[in-house]
Amino acid sequence: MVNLRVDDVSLTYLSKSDATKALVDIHFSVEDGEFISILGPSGCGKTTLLSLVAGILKPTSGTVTLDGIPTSSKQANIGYMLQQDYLFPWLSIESNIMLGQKILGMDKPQSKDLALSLLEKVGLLDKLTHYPAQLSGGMRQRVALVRMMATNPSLLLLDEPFSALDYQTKLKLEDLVATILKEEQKTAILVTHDIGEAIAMSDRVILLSARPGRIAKIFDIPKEIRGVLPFEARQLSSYTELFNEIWKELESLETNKG
Ligand SMILES: Nc1ncnc2c1ncn2[C@@H]1O[C@H](COP(=O)(O)OP(=O)(O)OP(=O)(O)O)[C@@H](O)[C@H]1O
Repeated sequence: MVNLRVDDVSLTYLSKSDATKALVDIHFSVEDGEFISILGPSGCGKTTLLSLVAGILKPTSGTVTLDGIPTSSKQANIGYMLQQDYLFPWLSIESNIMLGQKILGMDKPQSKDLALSLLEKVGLLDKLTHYPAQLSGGMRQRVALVRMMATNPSLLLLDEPFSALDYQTKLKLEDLVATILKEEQKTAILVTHDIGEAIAMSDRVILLSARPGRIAKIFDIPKEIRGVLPFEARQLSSYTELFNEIWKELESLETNKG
């Protein structure tokens, strides 16, 4: 069971000459199996927030705990997926997806079975002996998804994982990721610039204000949207209504930014 708590977190980046307030008083929790999206104006601290959750950064004040323990970058139960796939070009797809398991000493037959079953789910089992350069951008992101999930992390952090893809591939991948995350009952936090993606994929959307980022508003996604896959959700009238509402909020946050 995942229980992530972000309690009154602020973060200021310090250099010799400068102090940049990135986030102020961020407070929310994520329950087991929930899918949360973080939206906000450019530079408001979305990636900083994910880095704090991952334990890559330590808060200036406040705490981030996963199951009661402060998060740390050494935790194997947190998986990260980024805009770029960062597959190793000299390793086959098989070696790429097994790498995390190998590093964590999980290279047992049942772990390999998990990785292969995930690769089958994303439709790439026939690419096992291929190299990343032989795959399309969408295929490579599917491999990156498998690599992240092969170590069976309980919390997934997704930092704009679809933003470098063409629109059609992005929509297809959103459906695939939503399906797999639901099947595997994963808890996830997605950072995105795409309001539609946030609405269509999430249980809740957290909207941050312009820097320094504060929580401007939290939107609960209606049941009918959560009950269908992202592509289908985009056809619903409640989706359009919520899209317009969040659009207006974002516009006012951008305006207030000055
Ligand atoms: N290492 C750093 N040192 C100093 N300032 C930083 C550092 N990393 C980020 N910042 C600043 O902190 C603020 C938040 O950055 P962050 O990358 O988290 O925002 P973001 O919302 O993810 O941005 P974008 O939407 O453009 O991807 C920005 O003003 C950024 O310039």
